Amino acid sequence: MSVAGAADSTFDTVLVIDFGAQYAQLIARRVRECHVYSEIVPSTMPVAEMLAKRPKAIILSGGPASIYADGAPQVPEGLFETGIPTLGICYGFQAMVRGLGGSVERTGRSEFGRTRLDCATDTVLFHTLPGVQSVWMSHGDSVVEAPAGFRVSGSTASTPVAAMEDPERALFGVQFHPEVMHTEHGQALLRHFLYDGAGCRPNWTMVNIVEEQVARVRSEVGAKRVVCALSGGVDSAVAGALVQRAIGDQLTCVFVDHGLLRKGEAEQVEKDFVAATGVSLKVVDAQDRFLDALAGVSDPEEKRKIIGREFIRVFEQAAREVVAAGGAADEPVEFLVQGTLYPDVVESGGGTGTANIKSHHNVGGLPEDLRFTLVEPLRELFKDEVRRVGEELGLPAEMVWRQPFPGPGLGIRIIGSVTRERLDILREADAIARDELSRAGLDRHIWQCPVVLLADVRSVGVQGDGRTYGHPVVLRPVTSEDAMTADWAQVPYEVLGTISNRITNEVPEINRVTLDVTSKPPGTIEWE
Ligand SMILES: Nc1ncnc2c1ncn2[C@@H]1O[C@H](COP(=O)(O)OP(=O)(O)OP(=O)(O)O)[C@@H](O)[C@H]1O
Ligand SMILES: O=c1[nH]c(=O)c2[nH+]cn([C@@H]3O[C@H](COP(=O)(O)O)[C@@H](O)[C@H]3O)c2[nH]1
Ligand SMILES: NC(=O)CC[C@H](N)C(=O)O
Ligand SMILES: [Mg+2]
Repeated sequence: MSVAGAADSTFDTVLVIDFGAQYAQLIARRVRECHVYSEIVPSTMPVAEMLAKRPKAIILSGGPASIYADGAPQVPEGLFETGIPTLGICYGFQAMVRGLGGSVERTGRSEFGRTRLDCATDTVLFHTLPGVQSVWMSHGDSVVEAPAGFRVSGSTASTPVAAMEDPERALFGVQFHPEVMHTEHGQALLRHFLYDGAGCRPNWTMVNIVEEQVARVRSEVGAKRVVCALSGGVDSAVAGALVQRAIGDQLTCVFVDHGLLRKGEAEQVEKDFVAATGVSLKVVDAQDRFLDALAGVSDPEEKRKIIGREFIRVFEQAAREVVAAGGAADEPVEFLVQGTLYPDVVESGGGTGTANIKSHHNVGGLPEDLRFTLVEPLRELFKDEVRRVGEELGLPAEMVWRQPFPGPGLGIRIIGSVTRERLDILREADAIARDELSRAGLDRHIWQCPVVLLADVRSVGVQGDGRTYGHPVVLRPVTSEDAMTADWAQVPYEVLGTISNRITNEVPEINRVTLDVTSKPPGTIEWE
């Protein structure tokens, strides 16, 4: 999100200074949940540039380095002299301590995961909260001495200085991670810092995101034509609706039927999205193209790269047709809208120093010769935030609350190479699982339930007194808040029983149904 204009507007800005954290985006998102605008900046940004953004408060993130190591990132020169209220988290806490004359050491007493914190409740950060609480830790270094002027306000069995504050200077620090869901009172602590410690006003909402992005798209695109990659999923529906609000009929949406879709999907997009928005939609049948390109390929990353590339080739062709339809003298379409979200970016290795887990087709799977300028108004948001933006834009609830379905579709749910026959088998099994989960009223409880076909595995069965040698499928129902982490969903046994029965009865090639009971981490949601 751009912060252009934020300095003059009526909402406050909080800068999250990123030291290479796993959770920098999560911190920014938690701040937004407190209705305060937040933006991430690298720790190498000079203080003058930060000041130009007129931050009302600053949060120093965690990070993988040891603060006393050679070359470890430090707090930008002069930051503490600005008088801006600041909260240090984990590495950021250690950096604050070191920058102000306290000391940090490797004490040999690491803490990872759930930890008991004893805290003083007559403090800014912990007032109204219990004096003993459960917090999430992840550190090897510890503060052994707080800088002069600070009151130590929290400790654990292994870390005597686990929280500190100096309300006079509006400086605060915690060793644990208030931004993660597992820290019991993390969100309350952030609120206390923002409202009480830093005087931020809780007046920033999804309306601001919509207004800001609409203005940004307008100024970026001008009077030019734009195509939007529309899947019928939540993210592209919201991105498309947002861009439509900005530029109206300069927009054409393109839906690609790549042959990797679920049952009924193509029809649904044509019907629902056009009805809700009145947008102009182009449907491209590209089944042969994708299936030919995928023939014989079983490596997941290779599949993803092929799918990412073919998507773009289809959008290029569609864009040429849009131009041709508008008159031969028209210039080529420069902009492509995608419903990319932050988790797509971070898993593709696009965060600051983060690992590539899998190349999402719309980020890491894009071809190198991409000529479109991407317009991705949701790129820094998480799914549940996008849903709220969708509601704000007036999209129907069924659309906003749909379960996610990955762009590479059933192609990454066939373990082995992708063929038409295998797709047909999986499509049937998937439709049954979806049908029964909906019937059981579990759609909102479950984040999504991939059905995975183990196409290169066969097992022996007995059906109708005869031997079968069929394929297993795996049910992977998960619960999640934002797809960054997930847990296996505890679907009632009766529902699982019905799904298993129906799949083995109705899909002749499948003679075994199994259940995946792995959280993320260590598993990811999709198998490839
Ligand atoms: N079949 C498709 N046709 C056109 N664009 C697609 C298609 N599938 C995916 N995309 C593009 O890729 C982006 C990423 O896909 P992704 O599945 O993450 O998002 P989504 O489908 O919009 O939402 P959801 O996560 O709810 O499924 C989409 O937002 C869309 O821009
Ligand atoms: O559009 C997409 N393109 C992709 O390449 C892709 N890979 C995974 N997903 C979806 O992202 C979420 C997290 O999935 P994983 O735990 O498998 O990484 C889950 O919701 C997945 O369905 C994708 N969506
Ligand atoms: N999560 C963090 O920020 C860790 C900080 C530092 N690398 C430590 O181990 O203590
Ligand atoms: Mg999708």
